[in-house]
Amino acid sequence: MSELAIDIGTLRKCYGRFVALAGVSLAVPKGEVFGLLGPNGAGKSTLVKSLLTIVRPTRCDGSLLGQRIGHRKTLARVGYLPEHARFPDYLTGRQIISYSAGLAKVPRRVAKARAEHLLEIVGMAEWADRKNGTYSKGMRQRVGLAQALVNEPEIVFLDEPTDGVDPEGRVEIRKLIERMREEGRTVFVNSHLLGEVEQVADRVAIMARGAIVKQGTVEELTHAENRYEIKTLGPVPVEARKTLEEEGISVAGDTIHVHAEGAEQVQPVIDLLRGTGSPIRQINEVRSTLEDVFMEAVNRQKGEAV
Ligand SMILES: Nc1ncnc2c1ncn2[C@@H]1O[C@H](COP(=O)(O)OP(=O)(O)OP(=O)(O)O)[C@@H](O)[C@H]1O
Repeated sequence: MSELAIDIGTLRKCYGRFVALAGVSLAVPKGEVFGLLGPNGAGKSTLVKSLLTIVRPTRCDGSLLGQRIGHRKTLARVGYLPEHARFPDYLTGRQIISYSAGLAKVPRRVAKARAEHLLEIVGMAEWADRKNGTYSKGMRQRVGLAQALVNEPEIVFLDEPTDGVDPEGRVEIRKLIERMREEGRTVFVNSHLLGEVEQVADRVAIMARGAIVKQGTVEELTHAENRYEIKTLGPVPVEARKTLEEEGISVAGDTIHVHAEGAEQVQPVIDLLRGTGSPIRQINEVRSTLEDVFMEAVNRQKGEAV
């Protein structure tokens, strides 16, 4: 297995008597984009805050970048965009980044050029000298992303990075995440936006009520259902339809649903359609979407909790 950026055996966090994380275990390989999904209140932010010791975990066996959780020097190798990050309204975008660079002990001689570069890549160069108070929510989020990268972190935690950002801005943030991966950084993204995570993450975990209920690569989770959908140009001819239905294959208008272990089992259906001169418009392997997997996992967890 590749080296792990995060390797947690057990992580438990209680706020008083309330159990926010009920013994989570998690493995995130270095250099990957990891998406943590879950409904509101699932415990996603608490998990990140516990790893960064912003809140004190009740119990935590594990490591971050090869060091125990809470190791101070390791935290200097980490970037973080908190959920609902707010910076002072009287500072400009450039000043926020310079201030963050100071906190992260970035040497002055490199801080200026780095701030310039970060403002450029998050698309804020044009507004760098306007005050934060005049920024839209999406602009604030971009500055937040830039400050999370100011120490050139090996791993960056982004808690709901596209919150309040318009569709165009979301695409840009996705590209930025891809760029971070190309630069060799590990990116940990908390989100409830399934489609977005599906597009960018190598690996995902689904969380519900303080527990991880599924984790794996997007490919593993959205497994093929052994179902194929064949669409013809116009309705399936009556003769072909009769033959297919006799074989137990269902037909609805121009769509044929075939249950098959592999693509080769679909060939006889294609041959049959060719024989009737019925042109095929589309053949799709039916896969579950991340949304299907998410809904099923979260609902099962709800059912078990009742
Ligand atoms: N400081 C706190 N004190 C008490 N309870 C808390 C505290 N912080 C969070 N919680 C509770 O812990 C649970 C998990 O919250 P958390 O913010 O981690 O969820 P989340 O998955 O990030 O949700 P969201 O998507 O809404 O941000 C919630 O029930 C929340 O009310």
